[in-house]
Amino acid sequence: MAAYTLLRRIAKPRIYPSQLLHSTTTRCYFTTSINPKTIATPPFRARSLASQADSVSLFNEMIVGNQRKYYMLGGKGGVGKTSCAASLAVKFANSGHPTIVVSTDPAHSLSDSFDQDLTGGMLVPIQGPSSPLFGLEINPEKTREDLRSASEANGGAGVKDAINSMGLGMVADQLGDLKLGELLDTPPPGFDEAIAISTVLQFVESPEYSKFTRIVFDTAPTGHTLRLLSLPDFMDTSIGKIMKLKSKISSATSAIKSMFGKEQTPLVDGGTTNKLEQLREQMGKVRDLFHDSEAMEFVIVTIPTVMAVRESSRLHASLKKENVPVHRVIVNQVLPPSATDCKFCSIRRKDQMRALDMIRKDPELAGLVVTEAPLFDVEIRGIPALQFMGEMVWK
Ligand SMILES: Nc1ncnc2c1ncn2[C@@H]1O[C@H](COP(=O)(O)OP(=O)(O)OP(=O)(O)O)[C@@H](O)[C@H]1O
Repeated sequence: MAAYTLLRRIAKPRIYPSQLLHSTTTRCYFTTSINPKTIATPPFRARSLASQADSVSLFNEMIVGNQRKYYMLGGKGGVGKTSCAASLAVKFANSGHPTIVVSTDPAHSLSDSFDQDLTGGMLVPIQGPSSPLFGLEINPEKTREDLRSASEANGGAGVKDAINSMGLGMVADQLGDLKLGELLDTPPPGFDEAIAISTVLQFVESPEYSKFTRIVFDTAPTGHTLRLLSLPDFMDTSIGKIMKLKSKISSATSAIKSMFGKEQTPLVDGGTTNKLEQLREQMGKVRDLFHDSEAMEFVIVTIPTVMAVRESSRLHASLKKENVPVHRVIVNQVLPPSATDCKFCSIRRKDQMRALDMIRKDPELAGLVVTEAPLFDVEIRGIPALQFMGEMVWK
């Protein structure tokens, strides 16, 4: 049975080629794109545009070893990050690696991709692959809420007013500088994602999760990732400031105590500082992971359009600057050569070929292994479809 027919049966598509691509010349038999014969020939085979390709791992090398490895997939919005991340997770699990796939994109679509409810902030078992596969859509807002409750418990603005009325305006001003509430109300870009990643790093450290050897992250679109990279330093600085002020405030608290001869509510209590210290530590761990070429790889996902290629180039430049290990770029949704007289298809494909050429010549991207993944004529949803996609993308 032709591969596409099989995929059609298992994926129960709700869209058909004629709906997917409108062709003025009609006869757009696009399903041939996933015919096994076509798959075996370029552009569907993973191929390198780079001379260093030989030294860079392809899928077989991604599954070598039982030490834990993290894969982060990122790129422009809508290019197929979730589909690629989910298909990689399925392929890891089918290759014998107990795997966790996590979405840190606030606009989660992992549940839709697996066609299973993965919401709720808990690990959910995903049925189908031969080794355990768990999915998780993280809710970073909850962690932020916990921090906020801890900071509100120490008196917040009420304490500041009280201090001010005692003539200790300077300390009150410094309290304003803490910007803790602001940090939590309007978190810096990347904050939520960093919390999500650090939450995962934390829980997978416990022995019950030691069996999971591959952790795949479906990250938020490029902009968030870039800001996330500079976030740990920002957090270090702002939390560092908070710590310094805390010691000043402690002495002010003692002064008040001696003036009134009674115990005062600490302005920044132990619970908050502990949480902040933990947060700083967690951010440090996220930063360390991003730099650890043994333990992690960032995979750029893009599509063959000028805009997406330019954004991917900027993304790689930033990742390189931060020493984040990147070896490959997945160019998703590549149109196959048209076997018909579909004008739309041939014009579009020509356009895509120009974008692929841009990748070859782009100084940032030229050194990466480039894998082309075809544009399928069905939506990639559910395990069988992800398995199918995985066979095309991860080679
Ligand atoms: N190669 C492909 N062929 C056909 N459809 C695809 C392909 N890759 C992804 N899609 C479809 O494109 C849509 C967007 O894909 P996906 O959610 O994986 O992108 P994303 O980059 O994660 O999006 P976002 O930035 O919104 O999180 C989905 O409907 C998905 O099924």
